[in-house]
Amino acid sequence: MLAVAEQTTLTEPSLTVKPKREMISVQDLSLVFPSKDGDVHALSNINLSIKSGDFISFIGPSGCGKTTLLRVIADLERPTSGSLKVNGTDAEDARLNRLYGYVFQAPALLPWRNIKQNCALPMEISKQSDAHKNKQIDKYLQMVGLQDFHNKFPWQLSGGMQQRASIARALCLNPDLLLMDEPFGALDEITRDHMNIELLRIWSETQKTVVFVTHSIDEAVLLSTHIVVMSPRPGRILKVIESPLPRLKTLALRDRPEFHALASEIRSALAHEHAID
Ligand SMILES: Nc1ncnc2c1ncn2[C@@H]1O[C@H](COP(=O)(O)OP(=O)(O)OP(=O)(O)O)[C@@H](O)[C@H]1O
Repeated sequence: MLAVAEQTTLTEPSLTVKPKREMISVQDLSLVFPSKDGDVHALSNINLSIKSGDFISFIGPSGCGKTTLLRVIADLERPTSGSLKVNGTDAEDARLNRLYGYVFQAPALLPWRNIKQNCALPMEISKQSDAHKNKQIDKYLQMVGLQDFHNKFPWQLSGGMQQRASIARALCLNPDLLLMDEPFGALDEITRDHMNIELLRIWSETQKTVVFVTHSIDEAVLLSTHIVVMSPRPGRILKVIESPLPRLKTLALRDRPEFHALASEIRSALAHEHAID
């Protein structure tokens, strides 16, 4: 019986995955922040290709440029040199066309708006009809399991529920791309486990592309199809590891040797860099 249970954990469920296209293409990209103490080389010679439908994690020590790279993709920072395409257009067009949703480390919900009104905000800015707004909010609050909390205010919800609301808000414009900057970093371990599984479910239901920043090797292994290992001084990509694990994973997978082997590969890539630092 055990063998069967183990086998099901590692067998890919019958998902219909859309044909892939290049969602993000980064070429020879560098970013230098000028500062009074000297230039900060936040990103150096980054080359990266992310395909649609993939789940990519950026992992690396503090200061290696994970957030900066995510912000460059979102057109919240401009590179000093190099090029970047998001869904075939430049990052500014992608931002103006609301191609992505951005989830911050803190939920960043407006305290004077209830959950439904918070989710409505991006659609109000893009002047969508009330009927469309209501449809989207109902759909995505249901998806994140907050349908019964739409009239609550952020302070009436737990940290995990607030973060789920911020994910629903990001999904409401139905972007092809979800950019997530350590969204579960502030949550306790049990809530984080739950949120990881919920995110995998939402990702597989919506077939969006997710780019996810994390400090946690286990979180990167549990979620990702590809793990981008980064190093600081200057921030660069050390290795891109394609996960051999199934796309839809379970928490039980963390006890499997395949999970440990992948975690160990990431750890070695990070440790190798420190050894030569
Ligand atoms: N606006 C800015 N001005 C100057 N330096 C900056 C700015 N933003 C980031 N940096 C610097 O760029 C480098 C990369 O920062 P970044 O926040 O991208 O790293 P990170 O890997 O996301 O770190 P953490 O894991 O701690 O969040 C750091 O040395 C940081 O101090």
